[in-house]
Amino acid sequence: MEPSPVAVPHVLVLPIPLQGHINSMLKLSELISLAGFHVTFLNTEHIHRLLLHFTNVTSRFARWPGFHFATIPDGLPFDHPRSGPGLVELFDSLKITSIPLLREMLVSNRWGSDVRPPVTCIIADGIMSFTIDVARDLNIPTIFFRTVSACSFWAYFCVPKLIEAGEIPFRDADMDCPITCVPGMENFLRRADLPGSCRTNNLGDRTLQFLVTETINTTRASALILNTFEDLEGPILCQIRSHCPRLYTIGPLHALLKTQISDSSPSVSSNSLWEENKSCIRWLDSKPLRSVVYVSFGSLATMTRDEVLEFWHGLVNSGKPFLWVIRPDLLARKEGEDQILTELVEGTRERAYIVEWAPQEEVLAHPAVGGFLTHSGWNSTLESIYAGVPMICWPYFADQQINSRFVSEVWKLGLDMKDTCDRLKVELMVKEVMERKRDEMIKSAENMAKLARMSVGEGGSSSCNLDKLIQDIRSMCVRASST
Ligand SMILES: O=c1ccn([C@@H]2O[C@H](COP(=O)(O)OP(=O)(O)O[C@H]3O[C@H](CO)[C@@H](O)[C@H](O)[C@H]3O)[C@@H](O)[C@H]2O)c(=O)[nH]1
Ligand SMILES: C[C@H]1CC[C@@H]2C(C(=O)O)=CO[C@@H](O)[C@@H]21
Repeated sequence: MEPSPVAVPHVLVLPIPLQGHINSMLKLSELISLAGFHVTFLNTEHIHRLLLHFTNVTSRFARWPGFHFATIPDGLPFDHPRSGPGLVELFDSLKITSIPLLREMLVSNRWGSDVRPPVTCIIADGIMSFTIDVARDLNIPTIFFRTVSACSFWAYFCVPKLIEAGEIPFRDADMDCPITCVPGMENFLRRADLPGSCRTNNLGDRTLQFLVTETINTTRASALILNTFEDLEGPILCQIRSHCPRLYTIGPLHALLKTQISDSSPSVSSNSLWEENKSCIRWLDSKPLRSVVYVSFGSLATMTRDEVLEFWHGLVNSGKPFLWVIRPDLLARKEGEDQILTELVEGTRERAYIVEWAPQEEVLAHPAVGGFLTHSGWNSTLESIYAGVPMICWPYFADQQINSRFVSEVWKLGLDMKDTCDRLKVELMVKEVMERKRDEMIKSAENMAKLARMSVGEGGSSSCNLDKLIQDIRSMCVRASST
């Protein structure tokens, strides 16, 4: 039988309700909308409220006639802290509240209408494998978008092998001990570099179990999307492809979007869940070329008062001007600590600029920025790579521990200060990146930035892979209409 005429695909996008994930999922959604597809982006009510408040998503996405936001509750009160230890409660609540609702909405064709076909494909966050079971009953293919690096994905994938070989749990406290059972990483991976959740004596640990199971479940998805590029993680991608052959690398996604949509400058394309304080750009304008250290630990990391102070003193003692993002919930607050921070800020007004949230892509692209003290979240890492800014890495959890190892040992794009937080070390590393090793760091950062630009340019690997992904989604639509 001839397949029915090609209908326009309808993609349901399911992000994990966290800043780093929403950001890249929205960028992917814009790219898919550009192909003329119907897209339903399912937000939790909490995230949607923040997006409406702090960004121009409504007007920005209005230019895509096929794009719609939909919402679903996450089951938590609005003021629940959804970062740090509060994350586990978020995941538990999503499971109880949102999954059954999603099933119900799909079964009742909630997002289809006279002018919108039923959902023909789901793009779900790669740690939402329950989607596959929900979708399979309805004959809808599911593509996973895992928003982390290929190297961290591959390390999670190899955890069963590491357990079998006795490399996890660690037998003693030596965190420098080499890890030998992750193919492709034999020469540089240490215990300290494995994803944070591997640091447990309990193999039944919920987080470890969850992340490993979700990673292995990726083999059940129709395809896998990663926000990376072939020149950055080629050898690791090769390993992953032997298990997940339909793998689309389309990163750096923020840059690919910019090349495809010419008016998508950072200032108009924010997906921030906090208010961006743009005054820091004026402050940067007053600083010399590559003189400023930009400091940000992403959207989820929390710090103790002592850690904040060590970073503060280290930065001040380095003698370099710095721009620091101190989110309102960065510090696990106790009485009197706000006051201490205010005093610190007052004491160094000349050289330090503090904001609660920055327009990060714009900051990294600013000529005054010479180094990035980062938690090594994957979006920040890619944004830094694309901007050609060397990094000082202080990983907090999850994929960040392995990202920072790749930054320092494999790509030579910065230094890794993981597991230490001491003012002398901070000062030393800042001076290394900004002075002593400045030229070699800038050289390798510029080389990698060039490769990143090529990958998203015409004929580049990420650009071509996006075209293939679009074709794949189209063909799923033909299959759906012919069954
Ligand atoms: O002041 C700021 C600080 C950050 N950002 C943006 O926020 C995003 C932060 O993402 P990321 O660097 O990935 O950090 P997290 O928010 O911590 O991201 C979570 O999600 C990532 C993707 O899955 C993981 O790699 C991280 O480990 C995980 O913590 C980036 O796009 C930044 O540009 C801003 O716009 N302004
Ligand atoms: C809540 C975090 C645990 C792991 C998730 C993740 C992933 O491996 O996909 C990366 O960073 C976080 O945002 C998620």
